[in-house]
Amino acid sequence: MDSISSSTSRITPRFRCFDPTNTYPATANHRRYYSTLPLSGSRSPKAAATNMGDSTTITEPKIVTGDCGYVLEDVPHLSDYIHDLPTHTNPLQDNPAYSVVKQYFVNVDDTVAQKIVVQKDSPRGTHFRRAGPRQKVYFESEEVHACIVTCGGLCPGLNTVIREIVCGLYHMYGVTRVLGIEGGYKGFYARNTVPLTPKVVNDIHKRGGTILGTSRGGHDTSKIVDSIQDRGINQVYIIGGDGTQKGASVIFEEIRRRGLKVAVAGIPKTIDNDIPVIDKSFGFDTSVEEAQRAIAAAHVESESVENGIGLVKLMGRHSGFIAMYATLASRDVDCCLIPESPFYLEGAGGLLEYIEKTLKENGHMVIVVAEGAGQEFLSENIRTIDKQDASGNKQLQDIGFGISQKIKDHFSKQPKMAMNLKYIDPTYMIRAIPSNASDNVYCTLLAHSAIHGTMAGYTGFTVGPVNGRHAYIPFHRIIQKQNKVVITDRMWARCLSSTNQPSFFSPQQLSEKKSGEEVEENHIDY
Ligand SMILES: Nc1ncnc2c1ncn2[C@@H]1O[C@H](COP(=O)(O)OP(=O)(O)OP(=O)(O)O)[C@@H](O)[C@H]1O
Ligand SMILES: O=P(O)(O)OC[C@H]1O[C@](O)(CO)[C@@H](O)[C@@H]1O
Ligand SMILES: [Mg+2]
Repeated sequence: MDSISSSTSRITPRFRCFDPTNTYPATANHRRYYSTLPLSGSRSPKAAATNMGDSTTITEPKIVTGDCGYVLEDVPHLSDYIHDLPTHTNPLQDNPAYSVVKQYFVNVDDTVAQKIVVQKDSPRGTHFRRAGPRQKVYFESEEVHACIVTCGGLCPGLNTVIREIVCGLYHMYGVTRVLGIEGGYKGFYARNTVPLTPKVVNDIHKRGGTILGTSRGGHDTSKIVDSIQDRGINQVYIIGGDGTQKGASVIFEEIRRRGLKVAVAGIPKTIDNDIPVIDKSFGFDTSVEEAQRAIAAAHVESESVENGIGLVKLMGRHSGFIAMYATLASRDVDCCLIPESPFYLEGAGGLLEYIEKTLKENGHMVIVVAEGAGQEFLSENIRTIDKQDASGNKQLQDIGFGISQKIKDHFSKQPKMAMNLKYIDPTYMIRAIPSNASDNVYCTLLAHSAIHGTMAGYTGFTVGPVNGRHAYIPFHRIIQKQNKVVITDRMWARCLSSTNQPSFFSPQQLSEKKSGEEVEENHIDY
């Protein structure tokens, strides 16, 4: 016990992080880095914007280090590039709903640890600035002119986030001017805008989709920032997936380059759960829940006939989270195929052999396949090879249909074993629905955290929960890689154990996989 408490006292924080809303000076005990690469070209706002390609400035990561291996990956602040910005008292302190909260404003030094499973002597590791309201704000209520845009594919909860941004700005900060940008990024320069008030958005969380519409492609940074500037918008809320956050990052860079007092906040959206750092994305739980209905139907169908196979295709381009969680939740699934775990069809240990064995033992089976799995088996279909959507995402072939054909072909060669396959493709049904109760609450927290961040002058961040605590994460961390199922983790092992399927790896491949798998430094195996 003694040794533990003495080592605990060694890691007691003695640092004080830089926070523009912090009145305490930084101690010599920590360092603050923040710089930008040299600007080229004109600083004159519009003129420079037309020359984006030559003069894009990339903001360098803002890293603060402290004792015992503590690292804060901080987010940009408007005061980093606009000096002498006035601050104001946060109106929340006079708000009857919030003033009763004992400690409503977050401590300016609060940060959220990315790694929460630690050993006695391990370094404290990466942290992110904790989300939440600050005592001082950098916008007066009547000064704020906010806009909201939704981009990429649909996801349950989009309308809830829109609603909560509008209502949160209005009720917490007295902001009355909020514009909806219609039809995704291109809507900034090619579509109409719609004024959003608490009355307009009151019931929208009960509907699937996005009342603003969405799109892929059409990200023209200069035109978008021109539109933001021309309309006098000073807070931009951007809801979308990995592509959208990349777009938000370049919008932030261009805004900073033009020296505009405009805060940019990203709200991560993806049913694929492929955004890194955050615990999970909103709408994911709702989609997994909806997927249960398809799996249950596949189970009923397969059970009712001789050698029945129910095959369900679920979304997940590069990440098999929906398929894995839907499988784990259902317990009716005999095989789950995801893009991260290669499989093979023919021969010993292959999928077809496993299907035969399962049918002989149980008389029926359910297979769940993520849309990005097994694409290599379908590559002979040249019609869709290298086709991309408007955002540049590779268009995938229908693995559900393709694998159905392979299974049917296989059993057609075995007249003694009649097989009955039903293919269910609920793809769009699992994302075009309203969010469930817990996703609704999650969306509210995301929206409020984003609002508190922009009001406090932070910019260039994506908001999201890290180990259950909402935090502001710099764009570069969100867009540098995709979140994928780690197949050497316990969760995938749980999935394999629940289905009883083969891992499709030889012992040698498995050991190579274990030693070679690139896992994020702070990755936690659940
Ligand atoms: N590298 C990038 N730079 C600027 N804009 C981008 C970039 N990648 C994508 N975008 C823009 O972001 C928007 C959404 O991208 P995309 O269609 O890939 O969806 P997403 O946000 O990844 O969501 P999801 O894949 O979950 O449906 C599009 O308008 C696209 O033009
Ligand atoms: O058909 P769309 O609208 O381009 O979207 C399909 C893609 O969108 C996603 O749902 C992500 O939003 C992927 O799982 C899927 O591949
Ligand atoms: Mg994407």
